[in-house]
Amino acid sequence: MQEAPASSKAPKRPGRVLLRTSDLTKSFGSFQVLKGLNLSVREGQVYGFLGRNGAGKTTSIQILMGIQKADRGRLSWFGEFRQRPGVVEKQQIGYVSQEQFFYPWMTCRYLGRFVSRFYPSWDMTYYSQLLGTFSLPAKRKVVNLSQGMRVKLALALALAHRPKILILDEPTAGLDPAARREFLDIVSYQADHEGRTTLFSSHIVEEVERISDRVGILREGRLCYQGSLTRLGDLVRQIQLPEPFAPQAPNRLEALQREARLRGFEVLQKDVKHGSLVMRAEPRSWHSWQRDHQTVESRLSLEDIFLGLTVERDLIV
Ligand SMILES: Nc1ncnc2c1ncn2[C@@H]1O[C@H](COP(=O)(O)OP(=O)(O)OP(=O)(O)O)[C@@H](O)[C@H]1O
Repeated sequence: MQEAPASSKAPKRPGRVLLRTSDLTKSFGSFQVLKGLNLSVREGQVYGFLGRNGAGKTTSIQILMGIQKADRGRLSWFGEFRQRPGVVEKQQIGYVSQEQFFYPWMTCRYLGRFVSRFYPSWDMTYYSQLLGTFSLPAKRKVVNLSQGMRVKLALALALAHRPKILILDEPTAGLDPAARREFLDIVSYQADHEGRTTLFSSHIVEEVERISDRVGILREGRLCYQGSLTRLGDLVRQIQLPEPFAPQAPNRLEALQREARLRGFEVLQKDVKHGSLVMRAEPRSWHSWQRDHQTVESRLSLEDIFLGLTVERDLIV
């Protein structure tokens, strides 16, 4: 196992809440995707919205953007409760969807002029600068751009009106590792140097770890964790029976699992072969556990924590 996932980012002072959802629910037919989503993003934060494929990230973001309607629940943008963001709110949001639909015959520069009509705060000089920074040829037509260039173009279009918040829906899907890294560096630069609040969704743990201050992990229609990466590393740990395993090790593991549950630990994974349990509890519960047991305890990588938190619950007996 890799060492603990301390975020590489220095902690920031939290600002006011720009975006909040309360108990959002959404079903498609009999399938309930969101079962009470409570999410909050504060000014200046880079919020990584993590979930496995099909967890409901795009559905959530589309509700935030007013593209889909929630069945129940409340949504607040910039401190005001709304059913969906209105024109004024949308003018303060930069949104990059999972797929980009641009008029293929427009050049990058022309597209900027076209989109500028929707945003009173559009800054054409800044847009031209962004095209330069992202190495996008202003005179090239969209049809002749690579996938990576299109995503960067979408980001330039989302940034040129200097939005209060950027919403990115799996923006790096379909990018190669170099393009992905370049894109994340741009988002990170925007956050650090322009104070740009950002919510971005992903199922790639490594990229969330790279740039986020705060994460929300979506499981079974709800956030099973929301907070800093450092705190997450404190909550979820692995315990291991001391080696060599005695023949009664499986029984001992069973007993530990039962006791952990009684003490309020959430058992996330059990590995009988290696004599280990992955569990979640508050730090004070971990302290008392350490006091009372001889088990070897280790921190996990964010990827292992993510897998532990999002695994199907009924796989653990
Ligand atoms: N319009 C729709 N009609 C029916 N089911 C839908 C619709 N949109 C989404 N779903 C279902 O809702 C679930 C969540 O989809 P969503 O696209 O929000 O997940 P996601 O977390 O963004 O997934 P991915 O990481 O694969 O993009 C999926 O099971 C999907 O099939």
